[in-house]
Amino acid sequence: MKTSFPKQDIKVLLLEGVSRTAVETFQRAGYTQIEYHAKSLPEEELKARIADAHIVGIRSRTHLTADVLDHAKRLIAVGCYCIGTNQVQLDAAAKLGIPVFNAPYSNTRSVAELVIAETIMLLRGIPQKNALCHRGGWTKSATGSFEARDKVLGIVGYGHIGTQVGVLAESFGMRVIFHDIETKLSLGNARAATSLEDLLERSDIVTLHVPETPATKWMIGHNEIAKMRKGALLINASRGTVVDIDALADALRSEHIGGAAIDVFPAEPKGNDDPFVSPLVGVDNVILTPHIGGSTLEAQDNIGIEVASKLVRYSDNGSTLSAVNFPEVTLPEHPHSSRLLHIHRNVPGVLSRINELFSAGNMNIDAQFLQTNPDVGYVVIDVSADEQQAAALKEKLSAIPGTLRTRLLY
Ligand SMILES: NC(=O)C1=CN([C@@H]2O[C@H](COP(=O)(O)OP(=O)(O)OC[C@H]3O[C@@H](n4cnc5c(N)ncnc54)[C@H](O)[C@@H]3O)[C@@H](O)[C@H]2O)C=CC1
Ligand SMILES: O=C(O)CCC(=O)C(=O)O
Repeated sequence: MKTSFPKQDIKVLLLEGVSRTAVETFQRAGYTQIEYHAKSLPEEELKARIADAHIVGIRSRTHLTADVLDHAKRLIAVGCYCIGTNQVQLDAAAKLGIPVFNAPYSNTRSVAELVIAETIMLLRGIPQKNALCHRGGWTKSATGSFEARDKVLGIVGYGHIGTQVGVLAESFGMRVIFHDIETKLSLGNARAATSLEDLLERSDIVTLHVPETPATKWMIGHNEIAKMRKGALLINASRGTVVDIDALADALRSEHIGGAAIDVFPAEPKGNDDPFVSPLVGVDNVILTPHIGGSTLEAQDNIGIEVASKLVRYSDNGSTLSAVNFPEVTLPEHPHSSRLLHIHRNVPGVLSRINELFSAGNMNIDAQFLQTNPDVGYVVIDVSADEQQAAALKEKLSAIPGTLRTRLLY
């Protein structure tokens, strides 16, 4: 479709080695200016590169703070090529009229499979046996080795990943309990624990699948670990801030915790060449992985397509379906109209000013779509107007008090 701002002039900045399927998706849609970086960028370089980007794609390492976003004067949308969006200051983006998209499902199976593998490895004491073999030792013994069958797996956060972990665990005979702040439908024979404390007290293995929120920050600390059974195992592939890592290190040293698998850390290296520092380094009964729970080729390829498609759709058509910080609008095409987007602070009077503008100009509105959230209003107006009229309307829309951003799509 012909757009009023040529697609060839839209600059797409892709960071952190997102899958090449993202690049292909943009190219197929007619976007040619794609700057691709295999790593995240240091903050000053990020600010410089983002200054003239219209679309930016990141993974979990790039922090788009209010300060960074302030440098992104042309930015129309952000794509997180992952599930977590805590690395973006979502409210700041919304206040600038920038929707943020993510991929809420594509890597969930990969995380669930890793957690299941780690469950078995930890139950068999493989990390410490493996470490000893590498040092020329030999511990052929059943002591401290257990089958997964009949063990209690406690899942904290019974969402997309937690439920899949539960279903897979039950398939080889584990008993599954879960804790969530929402009421959740139990899959299979899984049962809700009465509280987090109840789950910690009853589980042989605890696995964490919550998002990073103020409520999950340091959710598992000294007190919670003390409630876990002696020798219980802990898996964290959610966010590094969910577990107090020093408390975990203490519990591993005292052997209150029998082993752990940790994929996410309170501070993670910016890139593969940076050093990894953690109190868990060198602790044999801990599986340490570099935040790769969702890093399989299948997941990354699917994420590349999913997020790039959402960004293309927003850029070409204005649809914000599944944006995480923005009113969601799904839009049909009206190729014979001109399409104007108006993003504004959600304050009284803006919509009536918009409508006055169209009625004063005697313009025929073919369709109008409005969606709001407490902070932001998003109106899409399809109008029978020629190019000049549409450009003039855009100028007038921009002058309405409370306007955050306007775009003329076509
Ligand atoms: N290690 C990795 O590579 C990856 C890590 N993740 C992390 O895993 C997290 C979970 O992913 P999904 O299952 O897809 O998310 P989800 O949103 O489907 O599920 C999260 C669940 O946690 C629950 N929850 C939220 N706050 C809670 C609290 N305070 N206590 C108990 N439950 C709470 C929610 O109600 C929801 O059911 C993501 O937010 C992300 O941070 C996701 C993908 C890859
Ligand atoms: O693959 C990544 O960069 C991050 C994966 C992750 O943690 C997520 O999807 O939330």
